[in-house]
Amino acid sequence: GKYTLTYFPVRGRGEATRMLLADQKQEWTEDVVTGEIWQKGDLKKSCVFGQVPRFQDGDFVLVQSNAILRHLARNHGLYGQDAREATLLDMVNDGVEDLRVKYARLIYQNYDAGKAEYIEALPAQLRPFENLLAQNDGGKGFIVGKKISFVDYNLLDILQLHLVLAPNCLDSFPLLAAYVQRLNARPHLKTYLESEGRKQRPINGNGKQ
Ligand SMILES: N[C@@H](CCC(=O)N[C@@H](CS(=O)(=O)O)C(=O)NCC(=O)O)C(=O)O
Repeated sequence: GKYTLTYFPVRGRGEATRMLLADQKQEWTEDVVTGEIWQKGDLKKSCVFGQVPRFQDGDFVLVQSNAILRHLARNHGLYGQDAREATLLDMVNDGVEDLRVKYARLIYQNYDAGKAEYIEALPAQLRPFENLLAQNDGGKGFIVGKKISFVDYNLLDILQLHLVLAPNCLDSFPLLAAYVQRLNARPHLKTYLESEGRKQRPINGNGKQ
């Protein structure tokens, strides 16, 4: 097929793309990068910034997880209804990215010593997303505008990750809790979430979650 995702066998920075593709009824090939393959060095040298995920759309090859999401958003009508919504989506996606970086730092650099403190500080990190939902049609739909966008898949991923890290983290955020349930129940996404591919993939590369 036309789409190939080259990445480690983890959710990580590939999962929002996987959920977008699944929900949009798109097929893709998983080009699984094992540690052994990565250590060889050839693939790393071939990537613009020496990192994965890498995405191939036919003969078009790109890296950077957020650029991959935006590329798919442009091509599948997932970038809002107008320029203003597109700008708001960029703003919110940058907020998701900020939280993802903090999460990755905890997981890969400070898990045992930092987990309790991270979870204690988590409500303040999630509150902005609850507020954004509250300001958009009472929070009954998507994070921006009236249709699903690439940011919904990225935000859903980071919320799913935090529900594993801290199962009660959405207890004081009813709109976010309902948002996760609602998106998880979307038929094509639900099928993916129940798939072996999804269930077999560890969340992160070091066994911590
Ligand atoms: N900004 C990049 C970061 C990519 C990145 O950090 N990739 C890591 C793996 S992960 O953090 O996404 O899990 C990597 O290739 N690490 C291997 C290496 O740097 O040699 C993106 O968003 O795609």
